[in-house]
Amino acid sequence: MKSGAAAIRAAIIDLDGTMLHTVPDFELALNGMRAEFGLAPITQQIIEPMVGKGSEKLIRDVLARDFDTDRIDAVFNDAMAAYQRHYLAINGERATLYPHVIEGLQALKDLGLRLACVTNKPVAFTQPLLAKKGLTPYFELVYGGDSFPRKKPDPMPLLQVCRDFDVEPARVVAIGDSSNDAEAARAAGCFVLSVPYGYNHGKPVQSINSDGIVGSLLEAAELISAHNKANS
Ligand SMILES: O=C(O)COP(=O)(O)O
Ligand SMILES: [Mg+2]
Repeated sequence: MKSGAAAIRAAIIDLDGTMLHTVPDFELALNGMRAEFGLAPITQQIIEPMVGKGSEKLIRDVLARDFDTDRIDAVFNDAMAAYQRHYLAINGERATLYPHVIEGLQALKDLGLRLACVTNKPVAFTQPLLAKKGLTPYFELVYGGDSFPRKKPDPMPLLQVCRDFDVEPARVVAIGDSSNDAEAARAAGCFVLSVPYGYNHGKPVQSINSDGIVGSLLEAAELISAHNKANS
């Protein structure tokens, strides 16, 4: 991150691919939905690059493997309802925390940062999942893909967090696994750090327009601490 810039006061943290490896949950829910339409199961490998752009795009992409656009339009509402039913039934059962997530969140809090979780996951999936994984107490704010009219890569949810926290975007860092998070952060005027272990739509993490790649949220906290010392 640049020196000569403002100290960081808040962090906006992504969920899928950043804090939790959720593809195993997506596998159960999506294949539950597919079975209702007589479609064969698809693998985690196929699903992984599809995650991160919200439920509507995910359902369309998953159905597009077998159906043309007209058929997708015709079944979309039923498919979405089936997917939501399956997802809520298994939410968090197979998802796992990535290494050093809890330690990283604690370290960010210990630096005095305010924390928000901004995900493209529907908020009705997000709240119980954060609770089940012990993440709820770390976040003052949680916004999902359906919290606002526009989701990441639009800056709208990030700008709302800045307003809620009354912190300038230049003093906020977004931490995520994908170009989606980085584009939203750039458009909002926030810093952006990227983790390399998540789901960047099948592209290498190095292709993300980021201020730095960090191996974990704990490493992100160490980098932010150094940045704040250099810019205090
Ligand atoms: O698209 C989703 O469902 C979630 O994606 P995100 O948590 O990486 O924003
Ligand atoms: Mg993500």
